[in-house]
Amino acid sequence: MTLFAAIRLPKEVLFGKGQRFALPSVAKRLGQRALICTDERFAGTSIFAELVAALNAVSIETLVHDRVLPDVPRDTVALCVEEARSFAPDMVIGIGGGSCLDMTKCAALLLSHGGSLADYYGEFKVPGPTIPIIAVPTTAGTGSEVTPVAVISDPDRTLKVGISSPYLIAAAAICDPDLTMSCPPSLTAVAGADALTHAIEAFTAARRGADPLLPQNHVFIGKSELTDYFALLAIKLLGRSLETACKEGSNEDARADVMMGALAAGCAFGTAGTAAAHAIQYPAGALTHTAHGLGVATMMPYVMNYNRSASMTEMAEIGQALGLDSTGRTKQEMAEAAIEEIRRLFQAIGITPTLADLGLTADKLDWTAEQALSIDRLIKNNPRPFDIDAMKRLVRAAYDGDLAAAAL
Ligand SMILES: NC(=O)c1ccc[n+]([C@@H]2O[C@H](COP(=O)([O-])OP(=O)(O)OC[C@H]3O[C@@H](n4cnc5c(N)ncnc54)[C@H](O)[C@@H]3O)[C@@H](O)[C@H]2O)c1
Ligand SMILES: [Fe+2]
Repeated sequence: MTLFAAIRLPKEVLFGKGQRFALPSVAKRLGQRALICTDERFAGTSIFAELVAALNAVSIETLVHDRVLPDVPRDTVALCVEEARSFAPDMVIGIGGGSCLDMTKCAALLLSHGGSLADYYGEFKVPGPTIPIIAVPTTAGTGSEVTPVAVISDPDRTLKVGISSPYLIAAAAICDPDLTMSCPPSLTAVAGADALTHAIEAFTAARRGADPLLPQNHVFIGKSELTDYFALLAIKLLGRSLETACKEGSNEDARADVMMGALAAGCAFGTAGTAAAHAIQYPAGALTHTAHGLGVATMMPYVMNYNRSASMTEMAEIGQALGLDSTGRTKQEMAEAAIEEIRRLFQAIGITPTLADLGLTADKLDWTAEQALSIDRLIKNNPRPFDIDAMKRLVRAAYDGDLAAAAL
């Protein structure tokens, strides 16, 4: 069998305690005028003031946009770009959670190619390179620092929208776990569970190699040995340390594991993609106004049980990566144990166990299923196919909290 693989990553990924101090030297190689996108919370910290001063000290001029909002409302991007145009930045630095990093990608896109964001919704619509992006995450979750994706909310659309293009991959990612020490337990849990969901969905993804699902423009997307490596690394690190990071926020080793786990998960799903848990979160999140990470994590055990028959080998490997003992266990038993462990872990860190607890109402279950099924790129990447009845059964099972029914 011919081996096909691809992975797209930033040119430079720096990871470790204190690595934020490398920002000036990284930026110096990329340009001289930096637009910095962050939010009010981080802009008010002494860490931020120090970083801006350090950039200025190496003669990088800066313009700070400090009004990034969660989930990046569309019009806030236009405002940021309007303000920045006369400054003529030659790079954009994002410092903050996934929302700040996604704002940074969108600003770089519009500053480089003009138009409005809607011109680029979907996959592979960005026509060429943007001014360089430097991504400095302060949450450990989205993986946006290494992915080709930006997610925004558009008031004209019910569901959030994504822009995905290899041109949106940051030139450099700087991951300093110290920046996550201030995350409260709930944010640590929700972001970390999003990361674990990225890793699991990337590892069990349906698209692989020379697959008929490959888009016609020959950009390889899909799971491969390369993305599997990062996915399993992420599952191992998050499995062993996410609970500790949530319960002991000052534990530096756990914070580092979780941030490395989120980074590795981003390296995996940036090329392998995600699947049904993400597809169902889009409508469920739009209806319940709940955080992305919370919705995907609520769905994950049910989606795993639905997929178990199609991905038995992968689920058993996930069990091993989670550190479960495989002695005397069949592959099926290991796969079941992996699902149970994800359910236990998510419950232990306070993830809502059912769609009902997330706030979804029974009259919206069919609509949720229909919308989820319409997100083609995610549904086609799910290892077990769906028709509308199967999707409705899965959504119903997750609403009722009936894990066994999800497998039917
Ligand atoms: N681009 C991608 O590949 C990708 C992947 C998954 C999710 N997303 C998107 O990312 C967004 C979610 O990002 P997120 O989970 O990082 O949260 P976020 O960026 O939306 O931030 C949530 C809140 O956490 C606060 N916060 C951030 N860092 C903090 C810290 N160190 N200490 C205390 N508070 C802090 C922020 O100020 C904000 O109030 C969503 O819009 C989601 O759709 C993008
Ligand atoms: Fe996600």
